[in-house]
Parts: sequence; structure tokens; C-alpha cells
Amino acid sequence: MPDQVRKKRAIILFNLGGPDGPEAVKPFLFNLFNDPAIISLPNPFRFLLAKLISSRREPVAQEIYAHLGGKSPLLELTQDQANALETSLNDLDDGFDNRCFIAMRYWKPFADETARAVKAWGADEMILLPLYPQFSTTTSGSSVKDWKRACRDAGLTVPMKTACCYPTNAGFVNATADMVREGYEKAQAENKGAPRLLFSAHGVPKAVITKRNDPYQSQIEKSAQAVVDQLAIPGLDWLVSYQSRVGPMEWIGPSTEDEIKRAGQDGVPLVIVPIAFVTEHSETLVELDIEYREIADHLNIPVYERVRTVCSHPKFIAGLVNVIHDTQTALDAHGVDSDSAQTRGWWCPDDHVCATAKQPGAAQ
Ligand SMILES: C=CC1=C(C)c2cc3[nH]c(cc4nc(cc5[nH]c(cc1n2)c(C)c5CCC(=O)O)C(CCC(=O)O)=C4C)c(C)c3C=C
Ligand SMILES: [Fe+2]
Ligand SMILES: [Fe+2]
Repeated sequence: MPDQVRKKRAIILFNLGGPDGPEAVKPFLFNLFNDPAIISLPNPFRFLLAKLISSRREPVAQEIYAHLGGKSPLLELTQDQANALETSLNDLDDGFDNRCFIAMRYWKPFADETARAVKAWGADEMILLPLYPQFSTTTSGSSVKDWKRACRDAGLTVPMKTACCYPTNAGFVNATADMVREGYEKAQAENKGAPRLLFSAHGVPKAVITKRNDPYQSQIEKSAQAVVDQLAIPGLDWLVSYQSRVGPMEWIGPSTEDEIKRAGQDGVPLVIVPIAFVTEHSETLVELDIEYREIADHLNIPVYERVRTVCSHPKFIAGLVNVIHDTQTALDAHGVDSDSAQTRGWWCPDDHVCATAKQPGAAQ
């Protein structure tokens, strides 16, 4: 298609963000705990509590990021994904001039800066793509809400469509299965018995699931089941657990730490699979690779193998291309016009009670 008739389509990739140096750790934590999607208290209580918790958590978090040279690798790896996705989309020649942008929720680049960049580029339309396969109000929901605020503040008024979730997307599942196969075979080669697969996801407080009807936990289970189906290993021993608890609230379980201890009691080789993260960062490189490995070593677990995240695996990137095309065409097929698409257009392949997907007329 000739360049002059191509529409400019901005793909906005969302992730959590991480500190880019030791001095960023405390303000990053403050931004996280000051998010009403994380602590649902009215101000000034949330602000004061966020100040308190971020100060208390800072030494622990500094220690975590010190293992990574004082900063998170999340942005760099997300940039690699953005580059790979942009190349794949433009190679398809689907009538759009596609450009990928990144908006992080709690550290740079923030939504405000990215919204200004999208406006300066002259986008005709946008697709919002959370880099979270499973929807949670604490992650994708929070990012999309903040993006819409940033667009209003920047005067960016072009139509937008949102990919809600893609927990069983074939590209994501097949890329994960490829990585798991590699780890599983390595563990098997040690000849210490049949390995147990532990799908470990970032936890959330129980109240997030029960009070907000958040589909996160059920979608994590669907993702894990889809990977297991794809692996098709007869008699596979597997389960889902949740890592990264913070604070005194009750979190969803079982906890990954408890399951590592149980594997120690059972004397089975363990293969840990991150199922909610699509890039490496502190929760994989420090929590899984250092902290939990130490526990496993202490318990004499015969093998502890941690599977890599999908990052820019070609199958995962191809899966994201499909998510973008589904988002575009599903809404077009339903005749959602640019006005309502701007505020209400969500594509959701799941049957969870995604407020916006189930009630297209509902205010967000
Ligand atoms: C699926 C992904 C994530 C969910 C769900 C999630 C919920 C959630 N997280 C916290 C508190 C913290 N998370 C921290 C780091 C962090 N969290 C995610 C993803 C999810 N969080 C990522 C990708 C990262 C890593 C960032 C990086 O290193 O680049 C941290 C900071 C690290 C630490 O101090 O441990 C905190 C704190 C809560 C409270 C929550 C749900 C309510
Ligand atoms: Fe987190
Ligand atoms: Fe959804």
C-alpha cells in the first residue's frame, strides 16, 4: 500500500517498570503503593501509608536490586520486545504504519511522557497492549486507567482499542512450552527422578480476587493448564503457586516458598516456570534464581531448574501480533465507532467478568 494512505497506528506496551538506579528505588516503591489499584484507600490515607511502606520496604528492595547492579533490566528487555513486535507488524504490510511505544506504570517512561511522544508522532489510532497475559485490576487495569488519564492531560484524542487479556494465546503458550521443555529435559538428564513442574505467578492479596471479582487467579490456572496440554508429558506432576508476597494481608496461595519446602520433603526435582511474567526482572533473577534457590539448596532438593521467561521468543511475538489483529478486527466487526472505542473498546477472549468487556456501556 502506498505510504501516503497508510494510517499511523501506535501500539502502547504496558508493564510495571522498575528502578533505573539506587536513588529511584524509594520513589518507585512510593508510586507503586500510592496506586489506588494496589492500596484502595482514599487520600490522604493512601498517600501517607505509601510514604510509610515505601520507606520501610526500601532497604529490602535496595538489597534486591543490588543483585542486579542497582537497577531493573525490565525496560531494556521490554524495548527488545517492542522492536521485535514493530518489525513483525510492519513486515506483514497490514495497511498500517505501526510504531511501538512503552508506558511503564511506576517508573520511567511514565504514561505522560509516552502520551506526548505518541501525539508528537501523529498517531491516527492506538492499540493498548498490556504485557500481562492475565488480566488483573492491579496491573493491566491500573495501566490502562492511567493511560487514559495521561491521554486527557496530553490532549491526545485519537481512537484507542484495548487488548484486555490473552491467557491462552497460542503464541504465548507455545513459547512458554518451548522454554519449559528445555528446562524439564535438563532436569530429567540429572537422573534424580521425574521432575515436578511448579508454575509460579506473582501473587495478589486475596481481597483483590474476592472483592473486585478479579479474573487473575483463574486466568493463571488457564495459562498453566494450556502449557501442560501443549507439553503432553504422560503423568506429569504439576501445580500452580504464588510468589512475591508483601505486607501483612492474606495473599492467594499456595505460596511458592511452601511448595519448594514440600518438594524438599518429597525429595523431587523441581522445575520452576514463571507464568505471569514475560520478561526477566527482580522477581525472576533475584527471588527465583537467588532466594528460592538458596532454600532449595538448604533442603537438598535434588534438582532446582528455573525456566526462562519468553522475552522476545519469536512465537511469543507472533502471538502478540495475533492479539493486536484480534483487537483491531473484533471491535471493527462489532461496529464500535471511534468515539466509544476511545473510552470503551476492549477486546477480551476470556469469559471473565471484565467490567468493560461485559458491559460496553458502563463507565470506567
Ligand atoms: C503479574 C504481575 C504482577 C502483579 C499481579 C503484581 C501485583 C503486586 N505487586 C506488589 C508489590 C511489588 N511488586 C514489585 C515488583 C514487581 N511486580 C511485578 C509484577 C506484578 N505485580 C514486577 C514485574 C515487578 C518487578 C519490577 C522490576 O524489578 O523491574 C515490588 C518491588 C520489588 C520488591 O520490593 O519486592 C513490590 C513492592 C503488590 C503489593 C501487588 C498487588 C497488590
Ligand atoms: Fe508486583
Ligand atoms: Fe479479559
